[in-house]
Amino acid sequence: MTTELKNDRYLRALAKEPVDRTPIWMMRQAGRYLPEYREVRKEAGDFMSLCRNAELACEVTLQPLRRFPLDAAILFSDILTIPDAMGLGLYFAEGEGPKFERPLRDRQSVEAIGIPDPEDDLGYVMRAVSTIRRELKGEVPLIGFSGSPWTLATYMVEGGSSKNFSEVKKMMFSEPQTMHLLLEKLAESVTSYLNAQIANGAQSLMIFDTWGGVLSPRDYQEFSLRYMEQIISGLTREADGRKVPVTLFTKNGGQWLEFMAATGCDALGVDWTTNMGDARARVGDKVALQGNMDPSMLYASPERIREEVETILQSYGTGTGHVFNLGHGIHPGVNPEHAKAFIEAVTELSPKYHK
Ligand SMILES: Cc1c2[nH]c(c1CCC(=O)O)Cc1[nH]c(c(CCC(=O)O)c1C)Cc1[nH]c(c(CCC(=O)O)c1C)Cc1[nH]c(c(C)c1CCC(=O)O)C2
Repeated sequence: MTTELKNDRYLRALAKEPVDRTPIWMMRQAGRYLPEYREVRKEAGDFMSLCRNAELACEVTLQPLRRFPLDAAILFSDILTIPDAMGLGLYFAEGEGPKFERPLRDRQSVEAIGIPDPEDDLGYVMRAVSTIRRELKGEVPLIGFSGSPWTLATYMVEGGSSKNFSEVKKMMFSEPQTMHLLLEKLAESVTSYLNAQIANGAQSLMIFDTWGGVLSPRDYQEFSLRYMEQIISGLTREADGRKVPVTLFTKNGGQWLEFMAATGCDALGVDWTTNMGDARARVGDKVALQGNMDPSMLYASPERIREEVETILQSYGTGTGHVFNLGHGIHPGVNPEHAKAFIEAVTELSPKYHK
């Protein structure tokens, strides 16, 4: 396995080491906005078949890197692989997003689920990780990922995506011990899953807490943050003689950055509802920051996108510790030329902030 990286700007920025320009990657950079992705997806059939095929998962991971000068690759998979391996029966209904055949609604069903073995039950993810790492040939680092226990629990109890989270909150408030049992099992599963991704070649990790921001401040600490902290303390933090940085992203978590920074993570993902400069002032030298352009800005003209990139660079200010990204995943309807304009704006405008 190649351990020497040709481009380590992303890892350097996360370690707060000097860089020549701000590194960039995009959440959901492999996906439906790319015609070449839609082509492979059609060939694979459904989305999970694509995830289960290491060669095709590798192919779609590399697609955005062939088009754009990105500084990191992210494993092509999904956060819902763990609940699927727990036996909930994941499927994707066309145009409706993820669904589970057997959602968890009571103590009994939570007690019945086990901890998946990452090399066996989730072996297809590990094969994708090692295939991608090999095929990257040391060009850029590979990011592995998982959902946070709370975010996974929302899908598992709701049975899919949700608008008001009434089922999962019903369990949280009426049977808190059942919810904690579920979160405990998920934290254990996520820890071994992420450690297996590192063992198979992931060089950096991201934890997606997409739905932590729907909780009250107190419940966020008790039901989401605490379990992410537990995961971080159980992770292998070095591979190939290099630190494996962990980025924590709670969407709509701007008000909790100080608490998030105290979990032992290396970086925080920030969405566009928080000002980058304010975020930096609040976390100080504790962690690096990733973000934070509104993904919908990619519907604007390339000129307007460029202007927004400059605003965000200026807001973060000079020096290292910033990884440019969108504040959430790129939308399927975005014109790839606009994504290109966005990435080029970051590569062209950022060097002056690193002199
Ligand atoms: C909440 C969540 C999920 N999955 C994920 C999250 C956390 C990040 C976030 O908040 O967006 C994480 C995820 N999902 C996917 C990746 C791949 C890596 C990347 O390029 O970033 C990553 C990192 C591929 C995907 N995961 C999914 C797709 C679309 C599948 C398709 O091709 O039809 C992709 C490319 C499916 C998925 N998976 C999930 C949903 C809600 C959906 C449907 C949304 C949609 O249809 O756009 C759950």
